[in-house]
Amino acid sequence: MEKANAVEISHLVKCYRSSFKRRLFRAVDDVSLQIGEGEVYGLIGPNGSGKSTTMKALIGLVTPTEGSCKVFGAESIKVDSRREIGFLPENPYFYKHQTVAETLKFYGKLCGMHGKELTSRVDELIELVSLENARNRRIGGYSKGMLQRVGLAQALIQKPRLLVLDEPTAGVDPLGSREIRDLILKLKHEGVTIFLCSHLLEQVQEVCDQVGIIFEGKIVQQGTLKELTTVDDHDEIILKGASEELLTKIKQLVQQDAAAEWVSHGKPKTTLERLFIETARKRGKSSK
Ligand SMILES: Nc1ncnc2c1ncn2[C@@H]1O[C@H](COP(=O)(O)OP(=O)(O)OP(=O)(O)O)[C@@H](O)[C@H]1O
Repeated sequence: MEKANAVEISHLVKCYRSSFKRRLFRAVDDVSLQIGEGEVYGLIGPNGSGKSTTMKALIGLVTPTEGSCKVFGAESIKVDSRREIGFLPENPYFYKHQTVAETLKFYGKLCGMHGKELTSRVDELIELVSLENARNRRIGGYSKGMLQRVGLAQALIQKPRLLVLDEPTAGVDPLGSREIRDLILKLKHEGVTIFLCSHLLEQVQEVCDQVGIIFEGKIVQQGTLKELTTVDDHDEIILKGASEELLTKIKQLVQQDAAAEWVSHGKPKTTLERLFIETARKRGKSSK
């Protein structure tokens, strides 16, 4: 049986008024994407391309001008759809005088949790995001990396089936980023569906099953990581135990063909980073 989609964004358009002349412009322009349950989808694009707006429409924080967003079949504009979602915003804000446990309790109560269930979930999450050593310190003294981990823990408080992460590693050093990446992979293995955007393309490549590239509100490329990073006009033959003699024979055969060219052994793959930069160059864009 086919798995149901966790996320369905269909012809989403979001218009805002520009600060210049108050003209309407399309921050998100006819975006459609689906994320299967348990998949990780990465949305990449330059600053101001519409990533956060797409995410906010999905979780019901902004109302679509046109189109629709569904989470596990429920329309995002309905409050009930949010029961299954955990969200890490781009710049999470926490009360500085609280500790991480107090903060997580606060968010848990907002989600209707209480008592022993809440206390044990808070302990579990503090351990999951490795903040046990800082659990009695005020959040005001936390580093950016620690704050992002509080943000992730907050997003996970009600054991969401869908996790929406807007720049989960923003401002975090490479080591901290790696820890967050490992956490995302752990959640993926537990079956959580993840929709994330990030400027760290290598990380996107490491954790995502599907990737969409967005420019000026439009998805310009989308597909599985394999589809996007495979070089189309090359073919790969994998041989086990081939002798030099056999390889020479194959090379000679290839040389007899006017169209074909022997390039190398192994499959050449592009990287997401190169794909992204090439797409940007083709469109003559730089970041805003
Ligand atoms: N509330 C708003 N009112 C007016 N314009 C907005 C609003 N929110 C976003 N925008 C504009 O919409 C466009 C898309 O913004 P969005 O935050 O979705 O981009 P982004 O891809 O997430 O960028 P970044 O990578 O910098 O976070 C930008 O031009 C932004 O200035």
